[in-house]
Amino acid sequence: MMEPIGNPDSIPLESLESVSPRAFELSFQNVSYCVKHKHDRTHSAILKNLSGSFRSGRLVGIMGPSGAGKSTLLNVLSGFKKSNVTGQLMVDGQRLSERRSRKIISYTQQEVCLWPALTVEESLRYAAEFKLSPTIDQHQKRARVRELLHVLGLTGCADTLAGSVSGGQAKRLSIGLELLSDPKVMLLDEPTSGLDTVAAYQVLAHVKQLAARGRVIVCVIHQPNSQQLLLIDDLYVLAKGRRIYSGPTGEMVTQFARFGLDCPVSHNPADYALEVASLDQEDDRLKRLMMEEEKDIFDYNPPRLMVEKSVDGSYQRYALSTLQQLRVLLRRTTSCTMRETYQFKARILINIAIAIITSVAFYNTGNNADRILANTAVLIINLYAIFFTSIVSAVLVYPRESACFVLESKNNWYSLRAYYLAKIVVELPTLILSSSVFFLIVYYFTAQPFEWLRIGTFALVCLMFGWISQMLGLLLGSLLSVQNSVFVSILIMVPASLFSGFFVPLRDASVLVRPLLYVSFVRYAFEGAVHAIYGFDRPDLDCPEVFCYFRQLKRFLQFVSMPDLAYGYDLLALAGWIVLLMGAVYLSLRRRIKQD
Ligand SMILES: Nc1ncnc2c1ncn2[C@@H]1O[C@H](COP(=O)(O)OP(=O)(O)OP(=O)(O)O)[C@@H](O)[C@H]1O
Repeated sequence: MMEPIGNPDSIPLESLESVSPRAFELSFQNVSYCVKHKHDRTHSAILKNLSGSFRSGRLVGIMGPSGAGKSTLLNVLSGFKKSNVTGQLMVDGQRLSERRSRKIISYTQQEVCLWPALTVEESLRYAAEFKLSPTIDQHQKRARVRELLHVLGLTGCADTLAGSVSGGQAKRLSIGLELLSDPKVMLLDEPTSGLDTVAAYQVLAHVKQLAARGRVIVCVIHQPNSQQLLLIDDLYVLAKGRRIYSGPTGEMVTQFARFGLDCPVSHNPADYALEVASLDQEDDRLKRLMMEEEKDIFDYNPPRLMVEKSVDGSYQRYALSTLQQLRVLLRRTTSCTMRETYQFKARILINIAIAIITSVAFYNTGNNADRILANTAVLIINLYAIFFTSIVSAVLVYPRESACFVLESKNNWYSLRAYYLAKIVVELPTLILSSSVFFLIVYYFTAQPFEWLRIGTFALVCLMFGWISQMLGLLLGSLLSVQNSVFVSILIMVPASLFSGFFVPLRDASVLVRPLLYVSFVRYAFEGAVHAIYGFDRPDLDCPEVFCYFRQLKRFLQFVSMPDLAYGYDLLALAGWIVLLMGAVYLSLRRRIKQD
């Protein structure tokens, strides 16, 4: 059941205010956006030469039938969509730079992106930490969070996990997260969807108050009822990517009537606007209406009211320094990891289960010269277990997490650098713990030599290999959907395993396969593991039979084409892969922030 929403009239808005009440105007001119269809290489125009201006202090509603281009327009104005976009975005007639537009414009998308392991209140608190100046003390930050909880009607579910709240509550929470930073321009994509009419009215009323205090607030709104419509100062109506009305709400019906589109007295003007926007594009009245709107667009001359600086004030993008961002990110990620223990526990349990099965199958093979090939298989199984548990947990979780990161980063919560550092710091202990559990069990029960040098060198190879797998998982998770990442990880691992040097040793490899062996990170990990166990002048193995060819380990190392002194090179190659993949993850996240 929807809980009662706080009365916006009673909200002490002053404390949420910091913007200058000086008026400004956000305008856009000749904005077009087209998409390229990959299958037939044709283009479709989604937004067609749109212009308009939104004044501070007014609540603007963007309306239009489904598919008219409302969300696309917000994506373009927010800078979330950049490619194939033409046109200009201006504040007070001055072009906005990308950096400045990010600073002053916040965008709340239709899909909410929340951290499911944090409670509603914690989500707002972390947002306050990221977005409010560090000079504001904790007491004030908490007071703001409480105000917002009240404003958005979330007090009753303040302690509920964000992953468990209703759709409407999640929507309100995501608006609250952006409201905290007090942006000068707020673009809200369907802020009332998922709310009942009373709650929708109250949210709009609140948003209107925020606008009245000197902001531009633009909401995509589907079908406002007549009461909600009274709250909207200006309407911008779209039909198939073209503007059919832009101006005060109260004048829309008169404008339509001038073109023979008379709104019946009993009709809600918003419903009628949708009817008009849904008319056949060949309808003569609609054509004339559009021509009239577009005539205005071409005559449009943005007024030069004030310089841009009066709106922007400061160009600092983030409220916190990188170090401060890192600290908050670490706290948040640690809280989430400690609560979302299912994935971690599953990873540890799977490692233990595979370790026990492997130990039973290869019990005591470690010092037996007759079973040296079986023992070598233990080493490769060890690597596969680390690979699959690391990569699968990354690809399952990361697409969702990276989507939240992209949204928060685009809305200036923190920098990629801080996020990336925090991610690495948090991932490492998980990796060390889960990999160690596996290799210690297997190492002990398969009777590998109990020498610190060998344990250390073997552990180092396992960890470096685990880190490569983890980075590969993050890379796939940041580029692809969960489904595709799983398929692609299998596609990578099968050939990488084939060319590990175990199934096809270097000496038997054909000219075609040889280059693959040189680049396969599995081969370097396998080779490093073999050296850790059998290298470093290990004495001869036990031989339970009359004769064991591989009793002398030099013979075995020659047989598997592994020169004795190669451990250092193996580490170097693994380190190279780590650097490469870490760079690739960083670039892929950067690309995602920059792309649409
Ligand atoms: N990347 C894209 N590739 C192909 N078509 C696209 C792309 N982005 C948007 N479109 C198309 O552009 C049109 C406008 O989409 P948009 O999401 O802006 O509509 P909308 O008015 O917000 O609709 P709704 O109210 O249903 O959310 C739709 O027909 C959509 O299919």
